[in-house]
Amino acid sequence: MASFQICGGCCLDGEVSIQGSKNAALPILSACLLAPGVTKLYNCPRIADVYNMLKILENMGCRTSLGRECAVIDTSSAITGKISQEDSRAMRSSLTLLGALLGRLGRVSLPWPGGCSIGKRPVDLHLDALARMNISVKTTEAGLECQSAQIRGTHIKFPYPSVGATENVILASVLAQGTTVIENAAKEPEVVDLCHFLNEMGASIHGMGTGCITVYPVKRLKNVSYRIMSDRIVAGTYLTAAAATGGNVTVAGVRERDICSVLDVLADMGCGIIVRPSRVQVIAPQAMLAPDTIHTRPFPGFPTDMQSQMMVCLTAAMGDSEIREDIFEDRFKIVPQLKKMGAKIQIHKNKAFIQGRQTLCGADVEAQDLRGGAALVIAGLMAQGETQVAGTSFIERGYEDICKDLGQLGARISRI
Ligand SMILES: CC(=O)N[C@H]1[C@@H](OP(=O)(O)OP(=O)(O)OC[C@H]2O[C@@H](n3ccc(=O)[nH]c3=O)[C@H](O)[C@@H]2O)O[C@H](CO)[C@@H](O)[C@@H]1O
Ligand SMILES: C=C(OP(=O)(O)O)C(=O)O
Repeated sequence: MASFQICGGCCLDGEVSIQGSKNAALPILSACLLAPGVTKLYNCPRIADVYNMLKILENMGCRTSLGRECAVIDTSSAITGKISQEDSRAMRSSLTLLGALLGRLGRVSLPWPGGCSIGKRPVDLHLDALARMNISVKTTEAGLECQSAQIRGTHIKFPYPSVGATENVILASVLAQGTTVIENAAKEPEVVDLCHFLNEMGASIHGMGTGCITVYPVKRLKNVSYRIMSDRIVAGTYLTAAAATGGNVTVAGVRERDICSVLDVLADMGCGIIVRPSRVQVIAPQAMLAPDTIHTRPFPGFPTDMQSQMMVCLTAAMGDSEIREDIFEDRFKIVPQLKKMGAKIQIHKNKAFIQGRQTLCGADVEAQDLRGGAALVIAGLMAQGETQVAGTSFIERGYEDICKDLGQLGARISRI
C-alpha cells in the first residue's frame, strides 16, 4: 500500500496554483450528458474521482480524454445509461447521474453510490424531490431505479439545503416541462458553478447562490467549452497548512469569497491575510491564538470539508479550542490517528475539544477519508520527526498532487 512520507518541522513558504474543483467538476461531467456532442472542460482536476466519472461515462458509450489542458467529453453516441456497482460505489457524485440521465434518457438505474464514509448520508431528499417531478422512484437492494415519461417542473422546498439533492433537481429540471422552483437550495459555490455551466449551454437558471433557485426549462442544450472553478477546499487546506507550520503561503486562482469562512477563522487565530485579485496569502503569527468555537455549516458557513485540517492546526494554538461538526455524524475518524502523534483531543457527540500548545511527534498513521487524510499530512508537516500517512488513495480522490504542491512550498514529502 502506498503512503506519504513526511519529514516534519518545516515552515511552508511560497505560492501555489490551485487545481480545479472536485465538487464542481463531478456534477458538471454528469451534466455533459444533457447535450449530445462534444464538451471541453478546462481546469478539470486530474484526481481519482474524475477518472472514475470518466470511466462511468465511457462505459455508457461516451468518449472521453483528460489532458493537461482540458477534458474532452463526447456524448454524441447512443448512451446506454449502464453503470457498474463498483464504479458507482467508488464515489458520492455518481448520485448526480440520477438527474443527468433522467434528463437525457428519462430513466436511470444507479447502483448505490459511495463516497467518504463520514456519516449515514441518506438519499431521501434526492428521491422525495424527484418523486415530486413526476418521476417514479424505486429503491432496491442493488440501488435506485427512476423513470419518467415526462419530467414536470414543480415547487420543491428542501428541509435542509443538500448540495447533491439541489444539483440533482437542477439537472433533472433544465429540460423538463414547466418551471421548477427550489426553496432552501444549497448555496455552495460548486452548485453555482454547475448552474453557470448549464446556463452557458443554454439553460435558464436564476437565483443560484441564493436560497431560492428557479429553473425555466428549455427545449435543448448546446455544447460549450467551460472553465471549472478552482478548488476552495484544496486552497483552504494549503492555507491552513501555512498557519499550522508557521509559514507564509499564497494560493493562486481562488476567489476570496469562496473561502471567507476559513479566512475568518485564520484571522481570528492571528494570521495575516492579504487578498489580491485571484490570490490569497496567509501569514502565520508568532503565536497562534485559539479561535471562537467553530461550527460546520452549509455555505457560507465553515465547511465540513475543512474541519479535519483545522482541527490539526488547532493543536498548535496557544489555548484550547472547540469544534462542532453539525453536518456529518461521523467525521472525527482522524482523532485516534492524531492521538498517536501526541494530540490531546476529546470527543463528546458532535463536539471535539482540542488542547492547544501541543508539539506533535511523527508516527505511522492511516487516512480513513479524504479530508482526514489531508489533515494527517498537515500533522506530519507540523510534527517532530518522520510521519508516514497510509491510505493515499483517499487523499488522491481529491488532491491532484499534494506532494508536488506542498513540495513547491518547501515541504519534505514524498510518495512511497
Ligand atoms: C461530491 C460533493 O459535492 N460532496 C460534497 C457534498 O456532499 P453531499 O451532496 O453528499 O452533501 P449534502 O449537502 O447532501 O449533505 C449534507 C447533510 O444532509 C444530509 N442528507 C443529504 C441528502 C439526503 O438526501 N438526506 C440527508 O439527510 C446528509 O446526511 C448530511 O448530513 O456536500 C457536503 C456538504 O457540504 C460536502 O461535505 C461534500 O464534499
Ligand atoms: C466528503 C467529500 O467528498 P464526497 O462527498 O465525494 O465523499 C469531500 O470532498 O470532502
